[in-house]
Amino acid sequence: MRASDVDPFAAVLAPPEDETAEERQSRMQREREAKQASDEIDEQLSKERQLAKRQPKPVKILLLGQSESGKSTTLKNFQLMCEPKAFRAERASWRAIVQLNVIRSVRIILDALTASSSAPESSPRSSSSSRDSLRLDSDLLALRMRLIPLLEVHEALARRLAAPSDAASTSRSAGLSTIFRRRLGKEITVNSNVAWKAAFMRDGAERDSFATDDAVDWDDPEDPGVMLYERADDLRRLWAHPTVHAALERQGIRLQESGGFFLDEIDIVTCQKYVPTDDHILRARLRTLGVAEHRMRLTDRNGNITREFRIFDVGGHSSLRAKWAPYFDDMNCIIFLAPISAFDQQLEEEPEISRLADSVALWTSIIKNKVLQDTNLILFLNKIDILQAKLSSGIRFSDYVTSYGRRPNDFDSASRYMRKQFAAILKDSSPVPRTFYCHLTNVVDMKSTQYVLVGIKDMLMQTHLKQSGLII
Ligand SMILES: Nc1nc2c(ncn2[C@@H]2O[C@H](COP(=O)(O)OP(=O)(O)OP(=O)(O)O)[C@@H](O)[C@H]2O)c(=O)[nH]1
Ligand SMILES: [Mg+2]
Repeated sequence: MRASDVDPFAAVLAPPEDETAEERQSRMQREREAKQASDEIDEQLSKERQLAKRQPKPVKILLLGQSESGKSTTLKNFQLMCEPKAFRAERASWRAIVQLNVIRSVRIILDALTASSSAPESSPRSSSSSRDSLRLDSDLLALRMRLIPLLEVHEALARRLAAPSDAASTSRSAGLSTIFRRRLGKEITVNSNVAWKAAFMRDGAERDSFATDDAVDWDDPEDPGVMLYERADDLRRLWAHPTVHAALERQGIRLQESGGFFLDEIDIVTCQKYVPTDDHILRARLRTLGVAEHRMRLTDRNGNITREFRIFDVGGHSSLRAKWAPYFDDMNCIIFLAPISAFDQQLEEEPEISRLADSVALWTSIIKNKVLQDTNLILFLNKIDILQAKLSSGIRFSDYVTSYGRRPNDFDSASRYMRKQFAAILKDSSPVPRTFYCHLTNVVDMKSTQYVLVGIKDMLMQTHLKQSGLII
């Protein structure tokens, strides 16, 4: 029995039995050429592998902190700093989020009106004169009727966020993870920062186009811009109505301090050809689900050395924190955000826990974590603008932080106190001695934030170069 009779490949691949000398020569030539091409590919791959090994490792930054602490906003500042053109090309998508934010504020107001007009006040902090149900005058009732359809638009926009058209998602974001929409505390959430953006960009629009008008599909029948434009006057009147403010106060809602508040700029955000400014994009609120990795190239102060930076933005909601730990390995730096203006608030997801206490507990657990002991830790005591406004409005810090005692109820004193407390925790709880890097920040203020981020970038590049042995 011949070998080719039992080997199925040999039978197929064997040269024909009646092959002439000429045919044999030509076949062997083809085989030599094919082998040479294959060897060249192998060599190229090997060279690329060697090169990748010699490339400096990327600098990795992890953004941590509770929900609404400002992590995604800090990431937006990084993007503005190093890829402003690409950032601005996404304005069309952020326009949709601002619109969602406006409608969300309307929903909160309508809910507060309903609650206050039907049920007696239950908040212990309300004044006794406001215990009766609020009476909604005919003007307010009419406004409510006219604004209710906006809530349906909210649902439509949310659906679109959840499932961008197949065409958009395949052409612009192939390979990206699926989007999820979850209602965490009634907020719209996505877990990918690119696929949802594609859902609001006009088909065929250049992603790196600077002209935002190009990217917005002004003829889109589902665009809520027309409805918002037509109801601009109603929105203005709603926000100016004293009963609305009374209702919000009764419910303990300070809308102006929450993320995505645009009612003070209703004329701008409802204008016919509205596109958000950088400032509006920074203030737009979209809750993060899961962990998103963003890559960018940053150059040192002298413009000589460029490094790849990878920034990881996580969701801060309590139910999402279990997803953080796998990212702790091999991180160069953690920027921890503590929103210090939240001293008088409770966690939305766990109303019995104070937001400040939660930030302190999180900070302590990050410091104690041995896996992170060699990671640079940078603390942002964030939302100082809101802290300042709160203290000036008479809200007493010592009512919520009793250890503050009789110190003055002003911004300098309260922020200094918190800085000292966070520093003391680092000193007491860190497994190894560490430097305390801390900034008082307002990350919706682009200018001051860029200043802080440039300092962090330079520091990380220096440390990175030292670790790579490139400088002494
Ligand atoms: N006024 C003011 N608003 C801020 C500041 N930092 C963040 N915000 C706003 O607060 C809201 C929440 O900020 P995000 O950056 O989305 O918070 P996050 O930490 O990413 O929240 P999650 O994604 O839920 O974990 C956004 O609307 C921001 O624009 C600040 O320093 N001052
Ligand atoms: Mg976020």
